[in-house]
Amino acid sequence: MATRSEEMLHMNGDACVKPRENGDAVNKHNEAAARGDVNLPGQNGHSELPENFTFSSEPSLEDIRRMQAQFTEERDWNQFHQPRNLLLAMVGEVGEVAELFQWRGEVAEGLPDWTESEREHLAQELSDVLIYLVELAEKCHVDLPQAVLRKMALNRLKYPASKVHGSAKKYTEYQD
Ligand SMILES: Nc1ccn([C@H]2C[C@H](O)[C@@H](COP(=O)(O)OP(=O)(O)OP(=O)(O)O)O2)c(=O)n1
Repeated sequence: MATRSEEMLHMNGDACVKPRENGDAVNKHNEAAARGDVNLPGQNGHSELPENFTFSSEPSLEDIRRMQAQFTEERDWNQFHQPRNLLLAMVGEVGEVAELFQWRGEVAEGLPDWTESEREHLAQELSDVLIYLVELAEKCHVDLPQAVLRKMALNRLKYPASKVHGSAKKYTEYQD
């Protein structure tokens, strides 16, 4: 049985070429989702209380890498997507995320005071950052999921819970 991300990976350009099963329903859903007419379960986490929030398990970072590689290839955009350009594009998108938060003061977890349209805008800008980050890592031959595991192990060594519990100090500020 095809997983959701496998179905997404069968999307070619702007239309789903051949969903593996339940074709009409999947096609209708894809078309409605593209128009923004459907509210996907758990979209933007709004249907969940903040303390219950989790991500969907798919797509994986490798799924995202493959989808973006296909998107870029279909448009002959690899000629523009060198590491430096991808970095600048990613930083630009980070700026767009920052713009959504600027002048609002502190914002509570789950963004309870934001409208649905503001949440969707944030979801889109965060996705732009992730898409460029994944492609930047690909073009630099960094295996991002494995690199994250290594970095988190290092973080645990640098910041032992027993030592830093409840403190936000940088590791260089500790004496021993
Ligand atoms: N040369 C490009 C242009 C776009 N994209 C993809 C990756 C991003 O997910 C998204 C970025 O598109 P835009 O540059 O149009 O930026 P926004 O979607 O943020 O639009 P806007 O700047 O109007 O908010 O499209 C890409 O891969 N390569």
